[in-house]
Amino acid sequence: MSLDGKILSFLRALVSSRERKAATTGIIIGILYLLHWSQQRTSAKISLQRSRKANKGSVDLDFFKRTVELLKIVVPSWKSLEMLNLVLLSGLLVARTLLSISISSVNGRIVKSIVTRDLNLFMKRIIQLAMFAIPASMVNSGLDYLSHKLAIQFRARMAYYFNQKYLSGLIYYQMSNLDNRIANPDQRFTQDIDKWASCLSNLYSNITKPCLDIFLFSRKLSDLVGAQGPIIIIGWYFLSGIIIKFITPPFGLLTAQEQQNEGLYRACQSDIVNHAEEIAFYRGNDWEKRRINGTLGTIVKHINNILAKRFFMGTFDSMLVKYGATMTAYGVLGLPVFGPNKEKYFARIGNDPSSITRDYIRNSSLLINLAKAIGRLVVSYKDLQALAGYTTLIHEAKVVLEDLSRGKYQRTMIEGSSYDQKSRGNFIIADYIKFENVPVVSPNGDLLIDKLSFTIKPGMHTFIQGPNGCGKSSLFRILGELWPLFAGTVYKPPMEQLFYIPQRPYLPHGSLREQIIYPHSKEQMEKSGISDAHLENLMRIVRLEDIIEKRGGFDQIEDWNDTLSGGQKQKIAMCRLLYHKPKFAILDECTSAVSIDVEGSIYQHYKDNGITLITVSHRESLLKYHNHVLKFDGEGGWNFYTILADS
Ligand SMILES: Nc1ncnc2c1ncn2[C@@H]1O[C@H](COP(=O)(O)OP(=O)(O)OP(=O)(O)O)[C@@H](O)[C@H]1O
Repeated sequence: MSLDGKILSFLRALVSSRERKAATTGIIIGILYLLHWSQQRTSAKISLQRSRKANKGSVDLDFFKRTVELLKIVVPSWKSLEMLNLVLLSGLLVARTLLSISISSVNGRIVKSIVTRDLNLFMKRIIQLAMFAIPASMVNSGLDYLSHKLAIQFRARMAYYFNQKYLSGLIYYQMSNLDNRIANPDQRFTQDIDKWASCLSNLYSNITKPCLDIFLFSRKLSDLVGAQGPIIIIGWYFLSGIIIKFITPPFGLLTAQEQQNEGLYRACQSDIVNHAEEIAFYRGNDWEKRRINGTLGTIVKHINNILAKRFFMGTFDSMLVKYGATMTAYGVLGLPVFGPNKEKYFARIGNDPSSITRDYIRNSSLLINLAKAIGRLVVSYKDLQALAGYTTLIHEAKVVLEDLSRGKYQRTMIEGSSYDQKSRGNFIIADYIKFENVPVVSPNGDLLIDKLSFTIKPGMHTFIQGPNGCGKSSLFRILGELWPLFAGTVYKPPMEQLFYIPQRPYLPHGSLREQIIYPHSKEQMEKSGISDAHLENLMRIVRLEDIIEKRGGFDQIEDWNDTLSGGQKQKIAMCRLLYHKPKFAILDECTSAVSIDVEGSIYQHYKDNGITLITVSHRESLLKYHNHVLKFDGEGGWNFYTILADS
């Protein structure tokens, strides 16, 4: 007995009696229930992990609303290039289906010419097939090209949109420092957008093409075998679709989780690159290994979990979509010969076996295409879930950016805090700095200093002292409008007259000149009449002129963070201050790595150039360059008083 025969007799045995039928049904229901249960267990675990984000990544009404919202960004108008490409893609999809129908007919005719042993006709049909093959190949290639082209266009539109929002005002700061909804914004704006764009453009072809194919192939097939042909095959897939929907695990959710795990793993790797020296001095490699292996372990565990689910799903997919559908398709192919209208059919073809063969080949070719189309549509549900996962991530980033641009942020506040994230204080532009009853409160509502009041007019060089963590830098975060002003009034000059130098200066990748003039461009520098000779002069003042020649001049591009010493980096930042020459300079422990004599001469130079200094330092040697002191006691108390300056 052949394998098919054995399978058939086994299946027959399964349903040969009432008891066996009941047992078989019970086993099937049991398997389905087990799968459904395992799916629910994972959903529960994940929703626990992603607290409060229960519906993340599911294909529901919210997903469609979010997609429409995001589509408006990537296809901004009917006249946009993206719309044109979508139309072109749709045109090619129609062309490809029509070509497939024609090729099916030619296939049938080729087989007929073989069965009738007609060489001339055979050659003619082969040439006919070649004529279709040329445009069909071009259309296939065109579809692939346009689908990738759309993906990059979507990605570019979305990335420009986010970059624009992220880098406007202080949103880039607030997103990581005030709001705690998104842990890795960098991943959202790079990898997640890229994946979302490819998913979206692929899905357009993966859904529209099968829909179109189903419509056109069904029409053609019902002309040839009667309406019941396409109805049977579509019915089979519809049933399979319902079963697959019932047992499919939440792949969207799992994808979103996978992306988050990947982000954490990448952050561990980049921490090692960025802080290699600090880690090396601490010999922190074992600690880093534990951390990095821990995150890698989470990724591996999660992917293994996904793979197991895919295995079960793959088995069901194959059973229903592949083998089950093949059996159903044979039933449809037998319809003309064994079906209710067989007499009519035989009368039409004149009982000619070669015509039966021709029709069989043509119909099976059409049916294979129809089955493939429906199969793709059913399977594309998984792609839809993946898209739902990315859509959730991108949409969440959009919502956070919009909230932040309206001054709203979400953060877990400390228990009992009387501050509710709303800024109620006022900023007033003046030519001096004045704090009037300003509370210094951290973004999570921790009150560091209650009602701070002082005035710094030009020439009032102020030295700020206090224990660690008392709120000295926080004061500047409020002055720089990075942190919310919960109450009181702050008078301050416009931002271009205030300049801040932190302990660890930021040195972007670029030329040596760019390190000094940051955030100005070379054009801005030249426009304000400043030359390289002037910059050289400034470098001389901070005693850093030797690196100009040693490093190959101002145009030399390097990763300055890696190649300069701690003190040299601080000197670059001090030189930057001299270039910008603001009215007020905030120097936050910015000379801790600079030798005392150089530090003193630079301070004197600043003062001689009319810059009012506001210094935070634990170095008493700097006190003599100031005439006022703002002292914090570390318990919320403060004192602002005058001292006698040396110069
Ligand atoms: N982004 C933030 N979110 C919440 N709390 C913060 C944030 N940044 C700082 N803090 C907290 O605010 C407090 C004051 O920090 P701040 O940086 O102002 O201290 P500081 O006085 O400058 O200390 P140091 O002398 O060590 O530099 C600290 O308890 C710190 O933990």
